[in-house]
Amino acid sequence: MVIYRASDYASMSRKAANIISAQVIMKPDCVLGLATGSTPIGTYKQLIEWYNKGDLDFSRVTSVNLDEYKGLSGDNEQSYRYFMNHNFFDHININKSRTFVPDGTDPDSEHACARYNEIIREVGGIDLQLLGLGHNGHIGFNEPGSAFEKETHCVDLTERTIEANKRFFEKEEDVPRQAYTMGIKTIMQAKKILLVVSGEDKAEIVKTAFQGPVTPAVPASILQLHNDVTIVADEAALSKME
Ligand SMILES: N[C@@H]1[C@@H](O)[C@H](O)[C@@H](COP(=O)(O)O)O[C@@H]1O
Repeated sequence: MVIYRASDYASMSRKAANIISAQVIMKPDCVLGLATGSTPIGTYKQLIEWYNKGDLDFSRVTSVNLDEYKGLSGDNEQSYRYFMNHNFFDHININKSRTFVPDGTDPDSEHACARYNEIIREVGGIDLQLLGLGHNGHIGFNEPGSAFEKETHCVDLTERTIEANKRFFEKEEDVPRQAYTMGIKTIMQAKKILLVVSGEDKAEIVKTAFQGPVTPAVPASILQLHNDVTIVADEAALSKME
């Protein structure tokens, strides 16, 4: 596990964007596993800037996103499909039909998740998976207690996650209670993992996840066992690491 200490959010974003750019340059037809949340927004902005300068070409890239709220369609502004279009895909030359997000509109959880697993297999697996980190150690929407061996599945969101994500919704009742997420097994099968984390409010979980024991109680702790993980964090997020 490589931990890169960035001075602040902007520098964290640039470093993460550099790693993603390197992947796209080295393998133009790569499969990027992408993430939502506020942390990667700066990374996407930086990539868009370099794309606009002519330094990057996404035309042969495929993407698979980590998760989606169950019940939200892509035109719902709170959906993760909308987030990805708005924050990234609409601004680069990626072929939208090669960008995948679990289908939140499919009410049949088993079907939606099986289909998503099939898609990940069909595209040949993930070359580089970008991750954020939830305050309780969740990655994607794999909440504490998630079995490590799961592929894409439907989860009940914890109160803490609902609370953290309600800022994006008009009222708390609007936050969906369930989501489809890639499982830990799917994430661990990615060839490379890049986790971005910023802010003092994440310092405690960064320490627990990456210096504590590997346990399903802290889903991100499993990343200690992956052989190619880079954590790009700002000083504030690393402030409790020993
Ligand atoms: N499903 C997403 C996660 O993938 C993300 O990592 C987490 C942290 O988000 P933020 O970066 O906004 O703190 O939020 C959501 O729950």
